[in-house]
Amino acid sequence: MAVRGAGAPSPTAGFVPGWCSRWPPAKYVLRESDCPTASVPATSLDFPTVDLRRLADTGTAAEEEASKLPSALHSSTARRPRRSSIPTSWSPPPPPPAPAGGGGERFQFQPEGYGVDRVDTDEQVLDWCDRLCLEVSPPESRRLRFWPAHPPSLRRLLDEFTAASGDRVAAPLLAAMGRALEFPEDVFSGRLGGDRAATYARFTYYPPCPRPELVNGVKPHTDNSVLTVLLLDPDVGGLQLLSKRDGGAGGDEWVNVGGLGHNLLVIVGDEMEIMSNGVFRAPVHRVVMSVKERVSLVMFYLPEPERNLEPVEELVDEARPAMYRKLKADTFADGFFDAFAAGERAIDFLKLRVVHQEASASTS
Ligand SMILES: O=C(O)CCC(=O)C(=O)O
Ligand SMILES: [Fe+2]
Repeated sequence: MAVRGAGAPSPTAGFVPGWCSRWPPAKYVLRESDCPTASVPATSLDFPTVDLRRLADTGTAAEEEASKLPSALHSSTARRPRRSSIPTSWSPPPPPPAPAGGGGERFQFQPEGYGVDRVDTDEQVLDWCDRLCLEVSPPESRRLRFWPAHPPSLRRLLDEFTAASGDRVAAPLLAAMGRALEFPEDVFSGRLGGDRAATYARFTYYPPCPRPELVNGVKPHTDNSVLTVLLLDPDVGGLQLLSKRDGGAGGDEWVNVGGLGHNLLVIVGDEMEIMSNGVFRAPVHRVVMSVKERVSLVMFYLPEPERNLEPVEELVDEARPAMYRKLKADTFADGFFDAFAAGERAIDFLKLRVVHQEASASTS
């Protein structure tokens, strides 16, 4: 049944010393080919660190910081179509299959509160984590029944962190990304719905795992966000990005994200990939487990749910046609959960990519 956490054991609940030290519960055990160790051994990636105070400055200091942005956002290659092309026809994707065990009716997935993965099928392999997800902005959208009463300082601290991360990290970065493309700085932020734009906070607890090589902390995915701001455990690594080896010539490889200390990591989400018409790409990432426990706090910045999500017109012209189709942000969010449960990228699951044929080929 597609209700958050229904029928799904949680790794914390299942972690019984003695019993679990022999084997993780079968619901979490990956097929051999999907085990993190079955992929190329992960190397580490050096991240450029952007100083947000300098970025918010004027003049050369800000320009120097802004020049680090594309690589800092894992999108060093702006892959724009080079020749004039025309879109092929598109039929809307079929509705996703009804969840297993349901009577055919669709469930509205509620991402907030404590829980684990949404479970759609008996075969679905679960991620080795427990989460607490809360919509923190806009304030009138907060569903306080999901906010834990303990510790009592949580609400104040989350308020402070929400304000700081939004005003001092996400907003200046969005502005700098607009400027980096030589557009007005509100080219992206101006389309998110102003005060109605949504922010979700997700706390994830990864319990220690007796056989970390057999499970995913979080399966490979891209984020349902414009930008994601991550506060990671400074002592326990595990986050990996899928990166192009040798500038794309050598295929993909998993690289470790490490050495951030108390710096925040910012990554681009699917919605920025769509809005920027593929100039900024959402990186595929995952969390691999270790025998140590780990925590993270991740802030997802999204448009107002009623907004249309589409490439901004400044980045679309005949030489660079729209690479993604328009849809409402909340339709994308619903599709995202369907895609996540199926282990697919929402952009592909929802068939949002426009396949362009070269104009020269079609006119010859
Ligand atoms: O915990 C982490 O390091 C990353 C979690 C993540 O990718 C997510 O919540 O989308
Ligand atoms: Fe993520």
